[in-house]
Amino acid sequence: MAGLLLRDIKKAYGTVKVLHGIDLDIKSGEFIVFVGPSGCGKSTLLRLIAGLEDITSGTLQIDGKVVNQLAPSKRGIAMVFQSYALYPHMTVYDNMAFGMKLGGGGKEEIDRRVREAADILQITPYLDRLPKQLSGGQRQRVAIGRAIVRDPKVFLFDEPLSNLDAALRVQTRIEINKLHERMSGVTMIYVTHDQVEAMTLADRIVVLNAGRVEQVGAPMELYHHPDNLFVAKFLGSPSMNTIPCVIESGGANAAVRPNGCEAIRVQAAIPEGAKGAKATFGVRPEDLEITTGDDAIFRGTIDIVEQLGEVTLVYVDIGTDEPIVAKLENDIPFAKGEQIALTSPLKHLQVFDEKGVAYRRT
Ligand SMILES: Nc1ncnc2c1ncn2[C@@H]1O[C@H](COP(=O)(O)OP(=O)(O)OP(=O)(O)O)[C@@H](O)[C@H]1O
Repeated sequence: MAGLLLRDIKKAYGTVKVLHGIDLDIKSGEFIVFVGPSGCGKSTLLRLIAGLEDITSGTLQIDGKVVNQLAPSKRGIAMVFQSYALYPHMTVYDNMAFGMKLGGGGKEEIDRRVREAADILQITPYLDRLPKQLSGGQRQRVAIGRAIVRDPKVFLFDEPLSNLDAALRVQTRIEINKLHERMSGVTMIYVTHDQVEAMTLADRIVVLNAGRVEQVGAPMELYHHPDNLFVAKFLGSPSMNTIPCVIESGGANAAVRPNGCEAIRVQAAIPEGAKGAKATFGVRPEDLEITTGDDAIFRGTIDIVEQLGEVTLVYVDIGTDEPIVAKLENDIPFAKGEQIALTSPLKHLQVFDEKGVAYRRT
């Protein structure tokens, strides 16, 4: 069992600054997921925790001890990579036993642990095979098994599912979820750029952007209450519709006027003094619905209709640069070129100030 404490962690490669001061408190047994766009520093942060890279400045504590200078093998950490990193000439059994053998574990103890991990991951039938005789999904399970055998306090995963096909990704994701339940008390830190993995696995998500933390929180909290425009746009697919707007009024009767639209009442804590200020109005595609009444917030022409099976995406040209996307039920009585009006319950409407900071909803 181990918690982690990161204080003002910075990382530079020569003159290139990659992490600009990361503060995080990770509780023992938590499942933390780092997400963010390509190049934001997710893998670098994971590698600093593992000890595979030196920390330029700041403090990293594991289990209450500063480990900045501690060798990776002494940190009680096991890491699972996207590339599996199995030894090709060793059997599955030997791949899993290797780390413990190096550490001088007894033969019986090693055998017990390898078989236990193989059982958890359902790879017992493959113990005598070589990695090349396994599918990608089975290889990744061996890589996870090898980490389990080491009995780590902290598990690090660097995009472990990205080499797998869609179906296997879902299956292995569910297995990792179960693994976390079974290994209660083991802290897991997981890097991905897949939102579904982040939303489904994480106790808390850390959203990174250009070497900084944008927000940390439970998946649904980040989804429904993003602190800023970056987090709002990053989580959700299709992305939140965002339109430049002007603040019509603040206080109890807060309202905004998105470009090209009529004024819309919002439940946001906009101060009275913000009247006239530029802002951004946001609403998620799934929070929009068709209306025939006078409560429309958007009116426009249907540009594209995409039927995805369980839902239909409708792209509506309302005269702004980007069309508005609505995620609607199937069998909508509209086709390309037709006029449509969309509304949304007040509670789903979001407003962000000029700097992209969210106004808290009232
Ligand atoms: N050894 C290195 N030397 C110089 N720059 C590096 C090195 N390793 C990483 N970087 C830079 O640091 C930044 C962060 O890289 P990192 O791999 O942590 O990003 P990431 O968020 O994991 O991206 P991705 O999702 O594409 O894997 C990138 O701009 C990258 O080019």
